[in-house]
Amino acid sequence: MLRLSEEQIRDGLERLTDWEWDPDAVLIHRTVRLADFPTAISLVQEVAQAAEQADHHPDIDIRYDTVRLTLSTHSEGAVTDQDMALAARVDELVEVVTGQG
Ligand SMILES: C[C@H](O)[C@H](O)[C@H]1CNC2=NC(N)=NC(=O)C2=N1
Repeated sequence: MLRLSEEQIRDGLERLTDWEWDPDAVLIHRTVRLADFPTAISLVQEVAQAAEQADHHPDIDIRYDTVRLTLSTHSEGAVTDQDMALAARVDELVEVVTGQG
């Protein structure tokens, strides 16, 4: 697992969709608005499966049709390549669930 430098995080975010970095909280986050609550839950189910496969788990906040995903590597107290990899997978899943892309 690689702890990322500020520059590596900035570079990584450019390759992602709508992810933001909170350096003080040591995390990256993305908020996605879906069509409705069932679609939001579908996204969460897909992300949960991907997280289990990766053994890396986002914090997830569901509010009706809006899902906020937060990634940080707790064991490192840092943003790592694992956070970036799961964020990229989340972006793919958002496209699948929303039918965009
Ligand atoms: C043992 C297991 O690999 C660890 O507890 C994993 C599980 N999922 C995790 N997820 C996240 N986001 N950060 C971690 O440090 C982490 N640790």
